[in-house]
Amino acid sequence: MVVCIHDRSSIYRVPLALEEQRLAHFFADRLQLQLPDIPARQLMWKWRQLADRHDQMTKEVTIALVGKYTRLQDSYASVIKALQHSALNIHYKLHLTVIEAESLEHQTKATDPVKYYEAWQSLCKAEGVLCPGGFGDRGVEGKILAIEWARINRKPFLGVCLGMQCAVIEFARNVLRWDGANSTEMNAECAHRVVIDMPEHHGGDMGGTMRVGRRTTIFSDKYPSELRQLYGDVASVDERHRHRYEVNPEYVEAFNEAGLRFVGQDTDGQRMEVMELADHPYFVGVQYHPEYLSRPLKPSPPYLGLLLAACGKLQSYLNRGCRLTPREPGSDFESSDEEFSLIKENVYHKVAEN
Ligand SMILES: NC(=O)CC[C@H](N)C(=O)O
Repeated sequence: MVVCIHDRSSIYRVPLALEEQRLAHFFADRLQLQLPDIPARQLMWKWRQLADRHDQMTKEVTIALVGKYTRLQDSYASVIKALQHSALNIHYKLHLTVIEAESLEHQTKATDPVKYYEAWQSLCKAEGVLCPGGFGDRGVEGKILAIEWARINRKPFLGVCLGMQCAVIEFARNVLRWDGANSTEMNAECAHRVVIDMPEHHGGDMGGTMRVGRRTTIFSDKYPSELRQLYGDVASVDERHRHRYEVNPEYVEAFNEAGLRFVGQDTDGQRMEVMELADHPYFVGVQYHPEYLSRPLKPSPPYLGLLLAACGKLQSYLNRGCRLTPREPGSDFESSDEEFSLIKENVYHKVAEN
């Protein structure tokens, strides 16, 4: 059998092209798979809608990704895909600006002012800011500056893993005025150890020093949470992890009282998994990596929240019980009613797959 796939308008057209050539049927026959419905018609229908939507997007939303492995864009492949899935589901084309965190730091102003001002200009132009995961101290101060800017200027922000840890450090230094607050990953001797090693980090000589894999986060009833609403107002979510450090539980109450609220914990209530800043359009940090479970038809809720907030649509989406607006004259979302329920159904409420 010869399968021909000519260039398509997007990658989302490839499964449709394969299906036109009945590839699934071919394999089902050859391998004698007793599959009842190939391919699942509902799924193909949803997929076609997605591909059509991709070709019809006219509006753009700009998100700044403030990272440190920016020369190797593949390092952030899953983060970028998760942003694209969310943008696609709300009918916006993603315009991604990748900013090298170190370029935002004060010393770059002296050594390479062009780079410094260009980086700041890119950040200021963005409608939302994403700080992804990472390891080691290079670029951390630049990330903290970007987060401070997003907090003060009320720009939607999502911090993932190290990104959340940096948001905690920023808040400790600039709001709580704890000079020298840091993570022990960056400075083990710092004055306020707001992010500390977890016991797993010292697992002996056998390796396996990270807390990894799918784990449950329980939402607390103590504070309202936009992220919880985005997940469908569930009591808990399962997401994947990959870290060695955690928010120091000793300081949690001080953060909560000052408005940086830890709204999700692990099953023992000890590890901080989700933080949200009260009185901000969207300022969310997650210790886990929600991008790993984002899918084109099931955008990850923390990413979807960032994109909706960046487009100024988050509040109306939440007020509608996590639905996009129905078609009305002047509506920003050009969707049919069928599509709204589809999007709602698709958004990841509770993770059902690995
Ligand atoms: N994946 C990450 O972002 C890890 C964050 C941090 N370096 C830690 O180990 O906890």
